Amino acid sequence: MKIFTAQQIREADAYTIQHLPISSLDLMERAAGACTSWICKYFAPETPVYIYCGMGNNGGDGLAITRLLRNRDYNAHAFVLHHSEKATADHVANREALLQKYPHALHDLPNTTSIPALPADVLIIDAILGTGLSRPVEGWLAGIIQQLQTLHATHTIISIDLPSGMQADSSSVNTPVVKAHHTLSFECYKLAFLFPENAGITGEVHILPIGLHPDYIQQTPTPFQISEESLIKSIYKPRSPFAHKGTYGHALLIAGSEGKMGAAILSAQSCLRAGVGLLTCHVPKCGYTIIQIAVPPAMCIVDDQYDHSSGFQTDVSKYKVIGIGPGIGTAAGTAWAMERLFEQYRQPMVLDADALNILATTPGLIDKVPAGSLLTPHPKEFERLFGKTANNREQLQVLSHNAIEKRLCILLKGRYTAMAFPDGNIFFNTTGNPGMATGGSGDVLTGILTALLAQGYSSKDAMLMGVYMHGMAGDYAAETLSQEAMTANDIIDYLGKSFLRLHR
Ligand SMILES: NC(=O)C1=CN([C@@H]2O[C@H](COP(=O)(O)OP(=O)(O)OC[C@H]3O[C@@H](n4cnc5c(N)ncnc54)[C@H](O)[C@@H]3O)[C@@H](O)[C@H]2O)[C@@H](O)CC1
Ligand SMILES: [K+]
Repeated sequence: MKIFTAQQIREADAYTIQHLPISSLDLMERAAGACTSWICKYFAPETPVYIYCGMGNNGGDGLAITRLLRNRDYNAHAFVLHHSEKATADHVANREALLQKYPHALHDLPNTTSIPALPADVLIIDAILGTGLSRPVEGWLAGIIQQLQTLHATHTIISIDLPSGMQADSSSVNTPVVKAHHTLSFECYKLAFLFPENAGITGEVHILPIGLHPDYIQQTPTPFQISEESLIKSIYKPRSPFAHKGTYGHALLIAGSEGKMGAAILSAQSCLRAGVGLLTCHVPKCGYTIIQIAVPPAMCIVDDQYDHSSGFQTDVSKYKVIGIGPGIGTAAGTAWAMERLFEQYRQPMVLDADALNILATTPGLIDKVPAGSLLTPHPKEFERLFGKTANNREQLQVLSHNAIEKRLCILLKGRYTAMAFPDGNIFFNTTGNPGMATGGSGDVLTGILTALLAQGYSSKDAMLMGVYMHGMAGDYAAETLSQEAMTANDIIDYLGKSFLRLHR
């Protein structure tokens, strides 16, 4: 699913109006109808509904929703906030339609500094500002938004299209934005919904289709996309009946150190579960027996130190892919060994955890990472690698810039893990849940990505598919065991069920 900017959404509306064709008023009626149906599904007609409307088309939606709710016998009231001199044509048309049918449902709040006190059981609908926001909200309207923020604690708030005051494509940090429990957004995700800094602002996001013209959606390029199951199914390659273990690649996993052999085990087990043909683990000598017992299908070679500081003494050229990082530590010798590794091995590899920390602290080392490699930092590792950023929009720019410039596939872990590619595209993953915020979860991802590269998936496809499958396995684990009780081992256990889903 593509993510469009506010400007592109306006173009999509205009294209739909011209080519469907449909009048803009009818398109607004559709949008309001979709919101009304959603509200009626979850709230009983006895619920008093107060709808705060702005002067633009977002307010127009609010006025139309008021009328449509009244048609269904809801006790709905529209309160119009006069923040602009002039209302849009569709706002005016919906105002007149409401006045004509339900004159007592319309209330004007001109130049108000606060909204009147509300009964306790009121459902609040925020239809003040949508994609037409052109600057941060100030003055008395900012005061109203702050008042609505306070009401979040006592009342359910639903924002129409996006929480009022939120910029659709850029950061809204330190600006007044309504805090919603639900956001009913038209047709597609807005980029800002995917920023971690907005997590507490949108509440649950529900995308309501309003029939924007498919030609515009198909033809219009955008770097931002949501990675969906249909995309992953198109990437997935079923196994050939003539396959043998050599078909699916021999991977080398460089992982573990004294006290951190669990990371190596988790990566190795997930690599095997994700379909690698053959797996060799390179571990320090203290880990030899541990790996041989815990992961019988894997072969094992050892470093004669307790970390990896004597180097990776093996002919690395024979491996289809190398995954490096989980639990390796950051000893100076390990950094030295990594540098030698990049000289000897020029195929895409997977770098995670301590491998990323070594990249962050060794000047120039990141420029030696083979093109097409997969880097999987969490926000702290990302900051160590690429520096602090002022907000999530800037962070996304830094992410994409580095992916393009260094020809790497770099992700940034989060609720919607962002994945940036050398071609300039950025995808957001939607699978996964907070139960995956548990030790070892990242090691499991490293194993999956390594396995997918070994099987011949391109770097981009391996990242899209691996992150999606990792999240899906986590979702299955949480469904059965709860987010609290699930562990990284459970993510591995549910990989099988996740692959079966791709077969359908
Ligand atoms: N045909 C369409 O274009 C459709 C539009 N829809 C709705 O229309 C919305 C976009 O409508 P508009 O483009 O009219 O924009 P908005 O309704 O979001 O806001 C525009 C109004 O707000 C004012 N404004 C902007 N920034 C402000 C600020 N910081 N402080 C105070 N006032 C400010 C503008 O001067 C203008 O009066 C969407 O979010 C969606 O809700 C839907 O009805 C679907 C169809
Ligand atoms: K809104």
